[in-house]
Formats: sequence, structure tokens, C-alpha cells
Amino acid sequence: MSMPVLSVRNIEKSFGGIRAVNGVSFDVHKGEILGLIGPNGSGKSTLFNCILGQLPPDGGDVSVNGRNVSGMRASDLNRLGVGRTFQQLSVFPKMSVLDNIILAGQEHHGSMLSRLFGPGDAGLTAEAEKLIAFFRLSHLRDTLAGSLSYGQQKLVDAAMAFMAGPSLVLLDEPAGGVNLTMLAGLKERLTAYNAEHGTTFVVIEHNMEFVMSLCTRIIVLSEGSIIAEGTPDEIRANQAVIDAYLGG
Ligand SMILES: Nc1ncnc2c1ncn2[C@@H]1O[C@H](COP(=O)(O)OP(=O)(O)OP(=O)(O)O)[C@@H](O)[C@H]1O
Repeated sequence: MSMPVLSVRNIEKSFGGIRAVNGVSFDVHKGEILGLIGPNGSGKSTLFNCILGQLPPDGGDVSVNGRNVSGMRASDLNRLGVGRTFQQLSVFPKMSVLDNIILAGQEHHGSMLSRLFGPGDAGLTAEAEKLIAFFRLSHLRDTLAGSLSYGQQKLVDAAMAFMAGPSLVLLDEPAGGVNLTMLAGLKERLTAYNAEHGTTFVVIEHNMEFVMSLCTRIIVLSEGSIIAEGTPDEIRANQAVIDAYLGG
């Protein structure tokens, strides 16, 4: 099999006496949409933060496209082609949709460099315009992000993670708080992006219907450990998963 886009080995993280992540290992291959699910407190966010350089793990390794990135800062990971969305929205409310997405690209290129050497803007506006069209936000291009509906802001937030053509995108509860109509659109656009670009996704999500229909494979965490892994159909039928959710 080809080299994994993301390889996670024996990640461990405790907070005081709480073992939030307890030796988690998995690989994600090019083009996969991997769902990471589990009851509240099962360690999903902590694992994401360890992978993304937001929290130092107590042990373990993370590789992206064969390169060991353990301990690397989030901004450097971003430059290596790792995009992310946050559970909490990261849009700037007083900036337009277009400017928010451009800013996400400036962070990628290094804002000083793009300011110094971008007579135009190093192609960022054109790239942002493409993403705005792709996520069907063209009618909101110049609207202040703060005046959008929550669901629309989640779409902008998602678009921001795709600036600079990442090879891996980690999405933290993309469906959280999004209404049903917007949800269908979000899933359709993410699926289309994955199909067109072969981008690999890892998705944390509580909305089961969304995650089961979006993902090609699911990993289930409970109390910091992987208790099941398989296709959405296999996971739906897995007794250990059902028990973990009922007990949780
Ligand atoms: N900064 C922290 N300090 C202390 N304990 C923490 C911290 N962050 C997480 N924990 C604990 O670690 C465990 C795992 O939490 P985590 O947020 O990773 O789970 P989760 O699966 O993402 O939960 P949720 O689905 O509710 O977001 C929980 O027991 C939580 O209380």
C-alpha cells in the first residue's frame, strides 16, 4: 500500500490523573475521509490537538506524508499542507468573507512575506475567489462574516481550511450547530472537494447521520482508546460501539 498521508503512532496524553488519549495509532491514506467519533470526553479533541501541534503529547509520533512532524508548530504544519477547522468558529466578524479567506492564505504563506512581496497578493485573491465559488458563497463575498448565519460562517470556516491546496484537512465538528439544509450542502461540497482534489480528510463529528454518510471509514474512541474501526455499516452494527455510547 502507498505511504499514508497521516500516520499516528501511540499517542498518549494525560491531564493530571486523567488519561485523555491512551496509546492511539492509526493511518489515513490518500483520498480517505476518516471519521473520528466517540462519546463526550472520549479524547477526540485532545487527539486532534496532539496531531496538530496544539498540545504536546506525552508520547507517540505523528507523520504527514512520511515526514515526522511530532512537536511541530501548527503554523509549520500548515505550511506542509495540513489544513484545519476549529470547533469554535475562527472567522473574523468585522472582515468580509473574501478577506477572511485571503487572511487564511496569508497565514499559510507567512503574512510578512506576502505583504512584502505581494504587489498583487501572490494569487491569494484568485484562490479565495475560487473557494468562494466552490462553496457557493459568491453572493456573500463582500458581506461581513459576523452578519452571516451560523451555518454560513461554518462554510466560510471550512473554505479557509482549503486555502493553499492542503493534502490533509482536519475538520473539528463541521456540522455542529448547522441546520439541516446547510448540512446537506456542506456534506455535498466536502464530498465534491474530496473527489475533485483527492484531498484526505479526518473529521471529528457528533452528528451520526452526517459522519456516516460523509466518511469512507470510521474510528471509534472510548476513554482514550480505539474500540472499533470499520466502514460506516460495520460501525453501526458494532456492539462495543453501541455499548460505549449507551454507557457514555
Ligand atoms: N485542558 C484540559 N485539562 C484537563 N482535562 C482535560 C483537558 N482537555 C481535556 N480534558 C479531559 O480529557 C478527556 C478527553 O477530553 P476531550 O475533550 O479530548 O474529549 P472529546 O471526545 O473531544 O469530548 P467532546 O466530544 O465532549 O468534545 C476528558 O475527560 C476531559 O475532561
